[in-house]
Amino acid sequence: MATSVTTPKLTTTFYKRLPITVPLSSHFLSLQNTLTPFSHNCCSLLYFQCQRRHVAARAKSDNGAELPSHYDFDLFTVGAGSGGVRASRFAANFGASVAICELPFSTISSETTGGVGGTCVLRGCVPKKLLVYASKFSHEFDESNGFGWKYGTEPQHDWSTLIANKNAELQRLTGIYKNILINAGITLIEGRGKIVDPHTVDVDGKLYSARHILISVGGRPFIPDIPGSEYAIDSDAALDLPSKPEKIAIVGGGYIALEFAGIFSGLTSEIRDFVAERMSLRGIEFHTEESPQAILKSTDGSLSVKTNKGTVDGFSHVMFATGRRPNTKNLGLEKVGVKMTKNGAIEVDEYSGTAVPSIWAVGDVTDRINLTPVALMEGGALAKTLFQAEPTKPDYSAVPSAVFSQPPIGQVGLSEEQAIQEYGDIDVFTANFRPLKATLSGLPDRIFMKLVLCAKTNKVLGLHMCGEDAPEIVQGFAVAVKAGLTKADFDATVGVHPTAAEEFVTLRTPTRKIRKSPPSEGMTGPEVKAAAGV
Ligand SMILES: Cc1cc2nc3c(=O)[nH]c(=O)nc-3n(C[C@H](O)[C@H](O)[C@H](O)COP(=O)(O)OP(=O)(O)OC[C@H]3O[C@@H](n4cnc5c(N)ncnc54)[C@H](O)[C@@H]3O)c2cc1C
Ligand SMILES: NC(=O)c1ccc[n+]([C@@H]2O[C@H](COP(=O)([O-])OP(=O)(O)OC[C@H]3O[C@@H](n4cnc5c(N)ncnc54)[C@H](O)[C@@H]3O)[C@@H](O)[C@H]2O)c1
Repeated sequence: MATSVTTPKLTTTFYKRLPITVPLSSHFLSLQNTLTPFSHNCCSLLYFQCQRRHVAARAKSDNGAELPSHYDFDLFTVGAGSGGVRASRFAANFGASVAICELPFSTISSETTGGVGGTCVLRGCVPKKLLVYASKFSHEFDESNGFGWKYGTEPQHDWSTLIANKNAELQRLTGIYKNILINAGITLIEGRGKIVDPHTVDVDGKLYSARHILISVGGRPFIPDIPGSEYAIDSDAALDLPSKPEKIAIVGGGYIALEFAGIFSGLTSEIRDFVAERMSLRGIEFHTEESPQAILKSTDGSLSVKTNKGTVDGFSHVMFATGRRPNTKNLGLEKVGVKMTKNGAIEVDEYSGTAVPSIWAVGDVTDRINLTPVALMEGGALAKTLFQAEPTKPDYSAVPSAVFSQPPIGQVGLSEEQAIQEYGDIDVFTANFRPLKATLSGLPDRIFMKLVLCAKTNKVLGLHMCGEDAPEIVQGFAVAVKAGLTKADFDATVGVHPTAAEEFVTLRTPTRKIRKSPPSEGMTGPEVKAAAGV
């Protein structure tokens, strides 16, 4: 059902931005300076735009009159998650007429359910972080004893209050997202979109034509097809369980497994993780190289997990966090010629263009970096490319990220291994310390930090942290890493005291120097050993 139908008129200012109509305007010249591949030659920009139809949605006749568009919309977006909403809103702001379709709301996603806001808002970042907040209290209660706090009774947690409050917040947020779209003059259509031809989308039997179509349908959790997989839950269900799991098996060792292990551990569920990699986090037992082969249900309703190493009994829940798959099934993409990877992700060029010139794709459905801020960047860049005559590539350098495990992990830039690969000679500074809070809490908490530098230029290539507040701290330092600052810039920065973050500007001695080139004269002892890879 359409909740708003508005087609904003394109303004004169908008037309002035088009290089095709005003190629030598000062605006165009300034644009040229920001476009890497086209910086020196406006002809290549024009050629590029003609090839990929990157020119804005409506054309202008030779005498300057607006030519009527024979499409219903300049842009039709399928999927109102992070990427789709951002691209649509920016496109509408640039003067395009935009429609967006989205499945009806549900906390659990399916072929027929979704909701405006998408995964991040309804089944990802936001509800996950709310549950992380809920679960962190148990550690904070433990910490508080050393600071003099005493509790008459053991604090109790009420799962149903948490889930009800979380769901009320999701309703509020999906409403806000709808309003954002409607207030931007975008036509919001509830239903499942399917591509009919390069310029037509079918939403539950009704056809809409558009000059450009954007596919931003995201992805859904993937549970391997093993016997008993119908007893397993995924992250959608784990965020909306009717009761707290007593004992939960978590399969996987990626973002979601680590975050949910922290959530359920903090909320005092018993956790058992089945994971391929070796790892250890506070209070959580991780088992290595154990991949479930079957899930069995006993007569008492409890679940057993059969692995390559034996069978573990007595679970109330088994959660799979084994990755996600793009939502490209039954979307009509193959029929119109959109190319896909064997994983089902849409193949796109650097401007998010698919193999079909009028069809574009952003976000998780393209399986580039599957994070909300990246989907937002891709959506914003596409809107500029299509409707502001400003071909814009998303920039994937120094994308920061965090795992909201407990303790959390944050990183930006290159890992040590990537830096060696790319730069050869690197210096690594580390700090591993007991935070001030732990001195009174008496808990065994630690903080670990790492800076990876290019040995030749002193530039900070990577910054990593595991410990309290790592995501907040890394977000701040990400600006410095993105800007290409050096260790000298870090050293010249005064710290904020007493904080953990100040360690990043007071690291004095390298922990190791890794050299691919022969060791230089003057290098001694451990440095030479590190340089030789000993
Ligand atoms: C548990 C979890 C936690 C996460 N935590 C974080 C985090 O902390 N930080 C972070 O950066 N990222 C996080 N992510 C990843 C983040 O949620 C995604 O990268 C982001 O939502 C991708 O946005 P998108 O627009 O590509 O897709 P989505 O947000 O998935 O939006 C796609 C939308 O398309 C709709 N749709 C699908 N098919 C159709 C159709 N045929 N017709 C109409 N509509 C359709 C869907 O219903 C959905 O609303 C998390 C993900 C999960 C699962
Ligand atoms: N904080 C964040 O930014 C955040 C949080 C959650 C999710 N995400 C995004 O969502 C994506 C999906 O998350 P995810 O954790 O599901 O995927 P993931 O790709 O991060 O991790 C999947 C894990 O499952 C393991 N695995 C796969 N098959 C297995 C099997 N049969 N048995 C045992 N282990 C198996 C893999 O080895 C891997 O450790 C992430 O890659 C990320 O892009 C981001």
